[in-house]
Amino acid sequence: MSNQLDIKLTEVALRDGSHAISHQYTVEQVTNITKALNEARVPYIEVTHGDGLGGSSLQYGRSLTDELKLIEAAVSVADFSKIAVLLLPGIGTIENLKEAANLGAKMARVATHVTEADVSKQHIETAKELGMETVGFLMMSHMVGSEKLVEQAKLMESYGADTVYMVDSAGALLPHEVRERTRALKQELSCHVGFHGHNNLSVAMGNTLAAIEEGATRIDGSIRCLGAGAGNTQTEVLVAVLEKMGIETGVDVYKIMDIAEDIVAPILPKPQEIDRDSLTMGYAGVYSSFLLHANRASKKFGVDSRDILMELGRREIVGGQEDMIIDVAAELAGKEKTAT
Ligand SMILES: CC[C@H](O)CC(=O)C(=O)O
Ligand SMILES: [Mn+2]
Repeated sequence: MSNQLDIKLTEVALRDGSHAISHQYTVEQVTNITKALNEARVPYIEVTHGDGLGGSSLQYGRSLTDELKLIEAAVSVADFSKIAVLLLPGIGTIENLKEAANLGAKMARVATHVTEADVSKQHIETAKELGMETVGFLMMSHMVGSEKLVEQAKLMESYGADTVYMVDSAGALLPHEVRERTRALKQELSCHVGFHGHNNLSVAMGNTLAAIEEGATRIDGSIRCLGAGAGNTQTEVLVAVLEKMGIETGVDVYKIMDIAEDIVAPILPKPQEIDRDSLTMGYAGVYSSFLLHANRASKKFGVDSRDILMELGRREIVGGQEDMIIDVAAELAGKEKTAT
């Protein structure tokens, strides 16, 4: 494969990883990690509450630190890397987006459920007007086939998105499915195609390589797998693998390994691994960010978290319906009580 692929990586640990640490990032952590990623020449670093701008709430989990302070801190130490923010219309507002742009965020990633791209129009258009690079982020992409995915991606492209991502939020896609969907997106879109994976079924790396082989050039990773569920495609591993394949990312391999080992690993509450709950998420097709919510509900109601996750998957519960996790756990607990 040619090394002239123009692959650009986005590091998402300071946003997607926020789910894994219950949104407890401090200014010091964000400053240290961003500074180091900037030195390693990572092109984009996403910094926001796990559920995007405005996500700090009872429903999604309160941030320890105001995300605007985290964005400001990241911008202040990044003279190479561009700071990206995530926005889910309905959670974050146009006002939130303007605040982030004023602080120096250069990329807006507008995320919708895979069948609801139409709600991203106003936000993508505003981000363009603010002079930001724009990404349309189609979450839970495993829930539709290529045809629907292409239809929704085209909408985002028509609103002005510079890139449209296939987002495997549940880590449920398999390499042949990623390959087929990416091929369809590349055939039908003129903008860049991106891929964001989760490692719940241990295939995030395989999925990412399949996407790249089919022409995806905007790729997400989380350093030390610091992302929701079992984490994302592991950034430092991806950089090394791509270098072995002769594909340039511009990221310094030794530096990114050192950040993972010396700066990120020490802040993890526990090592990121595929345990039975994250595996169940990939197996059942459940949003990775539901992991800690489901763990808490399992403890509170005394129900196996796998039963909760399997039921959420059966009901096709999507982002924004976090309250259903409690509902389902309470219902299952009630059934168990009746049965005994
Ligand atoms: C809740 C937003 C979500 O974490 C975005 C994302 O990274 C995904 O869907 O994988
Ligand atoms: Mn994610």
